[in-house]
Amino acid sequence: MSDEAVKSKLSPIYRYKDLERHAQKKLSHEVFTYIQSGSGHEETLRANEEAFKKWKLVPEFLQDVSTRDLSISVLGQTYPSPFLLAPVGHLGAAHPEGELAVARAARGKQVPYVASTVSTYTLEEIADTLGDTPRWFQLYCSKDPELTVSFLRRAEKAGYSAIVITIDTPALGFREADLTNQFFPVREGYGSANYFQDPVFRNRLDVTPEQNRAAAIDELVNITFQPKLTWKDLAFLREQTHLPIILKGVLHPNDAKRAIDYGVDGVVVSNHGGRQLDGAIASLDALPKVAEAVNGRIPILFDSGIRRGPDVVKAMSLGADAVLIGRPYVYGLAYNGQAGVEEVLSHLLADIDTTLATAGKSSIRACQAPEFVQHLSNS
Ligand SMILES: Cc1cc2nc3c(=O)[nH]c(=O)nc-3n(C[C@H](O)[C@H](O)[C@H](O)COP(=O)(O)O)c2cc1C
Ligand SMILES: CCCCCCC(=O)C(=O)O
Repeated sequence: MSDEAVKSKLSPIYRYKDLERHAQKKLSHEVFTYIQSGSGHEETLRANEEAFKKWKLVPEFLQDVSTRDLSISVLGQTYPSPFLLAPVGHLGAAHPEGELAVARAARGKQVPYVASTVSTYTLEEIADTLGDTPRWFQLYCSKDPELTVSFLRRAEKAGYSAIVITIDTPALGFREADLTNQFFPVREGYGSANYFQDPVFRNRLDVTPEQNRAAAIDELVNITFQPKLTWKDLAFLREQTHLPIILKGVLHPNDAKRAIDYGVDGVVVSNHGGRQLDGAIASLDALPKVAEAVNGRIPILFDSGIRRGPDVVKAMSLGADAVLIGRPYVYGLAYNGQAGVEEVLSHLLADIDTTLATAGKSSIRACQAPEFVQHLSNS
């Protein structure tokens, strides 16, 4: 039987746990663990999903829900899907076609894609594959400001329409599972493309990455995170690009207020899927106070723990204008490449659509109402 025939015989996967299990079967122990795990004791990883169970939707019926609109508006753009694909690095570890397979799936469904700095393919290759699909670029501000500016210029040239600066990584989280496995994907060759192709990065090296790959990776690891980064550097970055800047990793309402003071265009309420500060507040629990602090002045995006349609709707009703998903699409990729990602996206879109119908809402925007959710402690 041909590969295509085998693929077409796979039964559809609806449950997140099944998706995770199928992905696990396809991956080495180290790669699966890298994707699935969180930092430390994984308190925050677990809290992210638990938080959704503490909020209950309160539907109102006898509304006309015969047509339902899933589109959202963020930063002056209308997107057909209320979720975006979160930046996830090293996707070549999950599937040989990595980010390109994800980009093809995103293009088919017109789901916006946020490309990671540490992608396996270059930001230009991802952009070419995405065609006219909306795309944002996630930036790790490195220790070398010239390299950071070079990434910005390349992203602008490749048609990315926003820059997502991840602020929750002054250092990589203490990831006990990866440390135990001694697994670091960039050392396996999965997240270096943007660096190795970059003239500024190449200039920092004594010999080219082609001549001494190990030394080039050491340099990448050494400079990727900048623990000295402060709000003042943000003012510099603001001057460097005309693109909207979105800060990813906001959990404290004070950071949301500072973001606005520094001219930032949006925030992502996120704890990096429980991979950074273990013991950090669940993303969903942080959302209401951030929304109160922002008070509609800039868009709020949300991620960490979204697994199904009602999760999307709960986050939107607590103040998000859009959400991002991480692990679900990565498992789809691992399990069945582009088709696996397409399957995950189709099922999530269908679940959101059904959630609207069964909640008496004709649009996702109508879900942005605090009275639509109730915390268990108030019931
Ligand atoms: C394997 C993996 C790699 C990630 N790489 C990045 C990255 O390169 N940049 C970034 O800002 N966030 C990264 N994240 C975090 C995601 O953008 C997102 O915040 C998180 O996955 C959301 O949680 P969820 O997986 O529960 O949906 C990564 C997450 C995973 C699972
Ligand atoms: C030096 C490269 C580190 C990449 C970290 C990618 C990431 O954010 C993750 O959560 O994993």
